[in-house]
Amino acid sequence: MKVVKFGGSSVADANQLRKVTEIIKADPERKAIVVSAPGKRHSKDTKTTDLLIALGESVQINVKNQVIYDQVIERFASIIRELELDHSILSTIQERIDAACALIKTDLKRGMDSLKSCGEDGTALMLSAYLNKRELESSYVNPKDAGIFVSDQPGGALVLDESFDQLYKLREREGILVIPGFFGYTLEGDLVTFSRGGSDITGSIVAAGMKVDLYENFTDVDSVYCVNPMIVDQPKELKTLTYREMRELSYAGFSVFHDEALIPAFKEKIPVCIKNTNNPSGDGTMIVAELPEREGHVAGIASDSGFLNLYVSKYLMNREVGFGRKLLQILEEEGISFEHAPSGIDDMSVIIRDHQLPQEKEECVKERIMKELDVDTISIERDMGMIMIVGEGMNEAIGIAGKATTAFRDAEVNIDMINQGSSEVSMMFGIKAEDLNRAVQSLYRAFF
Ligand SMILES: Nc1ncnc2c1ncn2[C@@H]1O[C@H](COP(=O)(O)OP(=O)(O)O)[C@@H](O)[C@H]1O
Ligand SMILES: N[C@@H](CC(=O)OP(=O)(O)O)C(=O)O
Repeated sequence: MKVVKFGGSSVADANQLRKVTEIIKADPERKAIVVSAPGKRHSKDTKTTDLLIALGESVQINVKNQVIYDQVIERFASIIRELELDHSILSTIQERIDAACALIKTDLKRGMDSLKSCGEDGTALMLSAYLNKRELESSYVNPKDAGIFVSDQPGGALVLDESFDQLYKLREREGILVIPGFFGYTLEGDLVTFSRGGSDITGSIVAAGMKVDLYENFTDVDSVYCVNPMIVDQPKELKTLTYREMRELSYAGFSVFHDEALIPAFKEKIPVCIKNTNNPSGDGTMIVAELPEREGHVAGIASDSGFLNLYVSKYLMNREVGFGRKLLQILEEEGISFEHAPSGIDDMSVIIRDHQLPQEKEECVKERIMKELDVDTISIERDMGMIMIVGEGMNEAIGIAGKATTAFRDAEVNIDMINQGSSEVSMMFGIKAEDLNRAVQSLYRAFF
């Protein structure tokens, strides 16, 4: 038995949904289908989820944007028209969108999450209807009915353990089950979404709960590549990766699979296969528990921008018990989460995602650190990028750091910070965001 997730690009229009149907038809083991909201049809297009968010933001300030509203409705209407589905599906989708817009006025967070969920919900309604039309017995299964229970963290829900036993029962249901991705319900019955890209998480939760043999994740690339294909042209394909490697790479910038989606599948040891909806006969990439035989020690190189470095120095910091804790506690009290915190004898850096510490909060945080920790210097450097070199085999390999620093030198990129992950599965480099692509290209040449 398999759980299959189709991403936004795979359900972007009627033609893509036809391909999805052929893929489902080709393998009777494909029992539960998790779908995203219609994604980009071409590079300049806008994802339905982004349209819904923009619509919600306009409702918030009491000027509902009719143009965006019409665009959202037309995304669904065009698919319904082309697939010759019953018009009542469009009415259902529209009613849900209207109800979510109304909820925004009384409860902003719940309303926004409800509105965001309309994209995946609409796709699931349309796909299950189309499968039935093509004589593949199927039903739409709402996440509440499936048993996807989550924490009450709007826009960032986490799955609750209660879900898994419920989900196991889905095995007994007749026909193909079409489940909208990206959201679940609190135990009190409120709809809450996962973080962006969260349909991958739904797929993994359903796969773990149903204890299936394989979780297939269909997207728009033939495989996971060792670097982002937008940065290096036709990079090397990865046939196999471990859960740990994929989690590190996803976290550090491989947007092809959500980093939180690895955990449920990993706990149940369910292999994940990333495949291409536009080329379903390709092998794709397998994500498994055991380290595969591979040439070289590095599996992949991920990169991401949007970081800042909060740097503090204080003479004899090494003698001051609790300095690090106090610094991180100030950040905690200000609601700021951090990514890494490398330290030296008399100084410490805290790497933070830009949006966690907006400009307007900067002075207040600096002042607190100055006053409460009596530091000698404090500075915040924005526009930083991070590069993560990942590979399970790296812990026993000699010379990886040397090879990497040579690649940075060859690209004439200055390294601001180096951090060898404690797991020894990864090595991280902090550089200026503007140098990211040049550095990744040079590292690719050095390692692959
Ligand atoms: N290392 C990588 N390997 C493959 N794709 C990657 C990688 N890094 C980033 N990507 C990007 O991820 C995209 C697929 O993810 P996403 O857009 O979320 O797909 P979906 O619409 O299926 O959810 C690819 O088109 C590719 O540009
Ligand atoms: N539609 C949601 C969830 C998702 O997983 O989408 P996609 O499969 O297109 O990455 C988003 O855009 O965040």
